[in-house]
Amino acid sequence: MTKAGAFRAALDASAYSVRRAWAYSPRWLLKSIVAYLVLAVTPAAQVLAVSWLAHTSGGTAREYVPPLVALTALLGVGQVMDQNSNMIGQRTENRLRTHYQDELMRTVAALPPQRVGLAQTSATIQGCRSSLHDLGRLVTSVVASVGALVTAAALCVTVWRISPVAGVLVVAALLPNLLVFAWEARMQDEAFVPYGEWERRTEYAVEQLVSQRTATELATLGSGVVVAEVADARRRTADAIIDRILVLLTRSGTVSGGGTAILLGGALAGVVVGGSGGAGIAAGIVGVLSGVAATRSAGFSFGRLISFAPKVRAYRQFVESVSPSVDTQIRADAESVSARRLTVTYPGSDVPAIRDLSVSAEKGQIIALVGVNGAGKTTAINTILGLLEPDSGAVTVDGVDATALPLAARLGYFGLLTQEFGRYEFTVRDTIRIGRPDGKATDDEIWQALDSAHAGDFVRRLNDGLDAQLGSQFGGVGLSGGQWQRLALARIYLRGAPIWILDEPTSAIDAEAEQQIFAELQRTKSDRITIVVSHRAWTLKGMDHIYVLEEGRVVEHGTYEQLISQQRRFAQIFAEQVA
Ligand SMILES: Nc1ncnc2c1ncn2[C@@H]1O[C@H](COP(=O)(O)OP(=O)(O)OP(=O)(O)O)[C@@H](O)[C@H]1O
Repeated sequence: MTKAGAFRAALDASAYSVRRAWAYSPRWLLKSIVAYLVLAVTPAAQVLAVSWLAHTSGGTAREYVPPLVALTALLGVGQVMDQNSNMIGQRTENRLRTHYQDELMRTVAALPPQRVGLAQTSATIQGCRSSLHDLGRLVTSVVASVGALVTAAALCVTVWRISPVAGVLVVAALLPNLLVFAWEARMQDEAFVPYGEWERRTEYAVEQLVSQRTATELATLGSGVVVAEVADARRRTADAIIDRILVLLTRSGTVSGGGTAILLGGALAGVVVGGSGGAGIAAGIVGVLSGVAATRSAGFSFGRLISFAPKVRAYRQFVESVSPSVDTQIRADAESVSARRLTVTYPGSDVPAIRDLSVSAEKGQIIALVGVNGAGKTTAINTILGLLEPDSGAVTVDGVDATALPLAARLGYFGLLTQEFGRYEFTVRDTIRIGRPDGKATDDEIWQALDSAHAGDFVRRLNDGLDAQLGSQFGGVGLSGGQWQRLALARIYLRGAPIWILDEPTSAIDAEAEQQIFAELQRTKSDRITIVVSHRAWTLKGMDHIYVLEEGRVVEHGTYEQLISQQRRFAQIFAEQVA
C-alpha cells in the first residue's frame, strides 16, 4: 500500500469506527468527544494565559491575580481532563470491543457449513479475534487524533501571534510522525496475515495440550513435550514476524523523533528571535513545549489509526462476506429423499470420490449405506445435505430439486449425527438444546430426547440433572465416549427433523445399549426417513434397504437377507461378523 493508500485506508477505517460507535453507543461517543476537545484546547488557552500573566509582570495584585487564577484553573482542567478522557475512552473502548466480539461470534455462527473449517476461514477468524482490542480502541484514537489536530491548530494560531515561523513549525512538527507511521502501517499490513496464521497454528498446538481429550492422551504417552515444542516453534515463527516489525518501528521512531526535534527547535528559535519581548518569548516557549506533547500524542493516535486500518478492513470484509444468518427452520415433514446419479470430485483430485451414485428412501424407512473405509459414504451424505456440490446428478426432496432451496432451508430437512460429534462441555440442558436452531426446548422435551437416546438414566444420576456441568475441565462431570455419543443422538431426537442421517451413531456405545438404541430407532421410524451408516452387521438386519458402496459406486443393494444370500461384496465385507 502506498502512503496515500495508507492514509485513505485510515480515513475509511476512522469513518467506519465513528459510524459504528455512533450507532451502538452515541452517549459514550459524545462523552469522549467533549472530554478530548476540552483537553485539546487547553494548551492554547495556557499559552494565552501565560502571555497575559507575563504582561502583568511587575504590576499590582489586581493585575496579576486574574491571569494567575486563570492559568492555575487551566492547569487543573488539563490534569482532570487528562485523567477523565482516559477513563471515558477506556470505558468506550470496552463497550465497543464487547460489541465487535459479539458481532464476530454471530458472524462465525452464520458461516455456511462449506466455509467452516477452511484454512483461510480459520486464519481470518483468528486474525479478527486478535484485532478486537484494536477495533475497540479505534474510535477513541479517531477522537484523540482530531483532538491533537485541534491542539496543533490552536497552538499554531496562538504561537503565530508571537512568531509566524514558529507557528508554522509547531504544526510542521506533526509531519515526520505522520509520514513514518504511514510507512509503518504498510509494514504491519503485510505482516498481519502471516502473523495471524502462525498465531492460529500456535493456538491449535496449545489447545491440544490443554483440551481434556488430547491432553489425557499426551499425558499417557508422556509426549506432551513434543507438542509443547511444536507450539514453541510456531510461537517463535510468529514472534519473528513481529520482531522484524518492531526493529523497523524502533528505527523509524528514531528518525521521526529526530525530525520532530529539529522542527520544534526551529520553532523555539523563531520564538526567541521573533518573540516580542520577554512576555512573547515566555508564551512562545510554553506553546512550543506544549507542541512537543501534542506532536507525540498526534503521532501516537494517527499511528494507531493507520496501523489499525488493515485490521478494520480485514474485519469488515469478513463480517460483510457472511450474509446474516437465515434462521434454519426445521421442516415439519418429508415424504422422500433421493440422490440420482451423483458424481463428486474433490478439488485438487482427478478421481471422483463417488460416481453415478443413486440412493433413495421414503418416509418410514431406515436405509443404510455400507462399505469399507474410503468407499464414499461420507461424501454421499455431505452431497445429499448440500455441503458438497456434485459434478453431475441431483438430490431431490419430495421430488423437488434440493439445489432450488437456500442451504439453510435445505438443512432444515435434516438432522445429522456425524462421527465427529461435538462434546460440548456446557450444562446438559445447553448441550442438548443445541439440536434446535432457536435453542428452545422445554425440560420435558429434553428428557424425552435423552430417554430416546438412552442417555436419560445416567443424566438422572447426576446431582444437578439438566443443570449439571459436563466436562471435568470446568469442574463438571466427566463422561465416557459412549455417553457423549448418546447426548449427541439426543440432540437429533430433540431436533425432530424429517430426515435423519446417522453416521455410525453407536460406534462408541456398548452392545447392549446399541441394541436398545437401534430398537428405538426402529420403533419410531414411521415419523421420518432415516439414513444410517453402519459397520456392524447385526444393526443392518432390520434395514429396509442397504446400499453397498465400493470405490464411490453402489455395487449392490437390497435387504440384509437378499445381500447375504447373493454372496457378493456385502457378504464378503461382513463375512467375519455373520460367521
Ligand atoms: N476433503 C477431501 N478432499 C479430497 N478427497 C477426499 C476428501 N474427503 C474424502 N476424500 C476421499 O474421498 C474418498 C471417499 O471418502 P469418504 O470419506 O466419503 O469415505 P467413507 O466411506 O465415508 O470412509 P470412512 O468409512 O472411513 O468414513 C476417499 O478416497 C477419500 O480419500
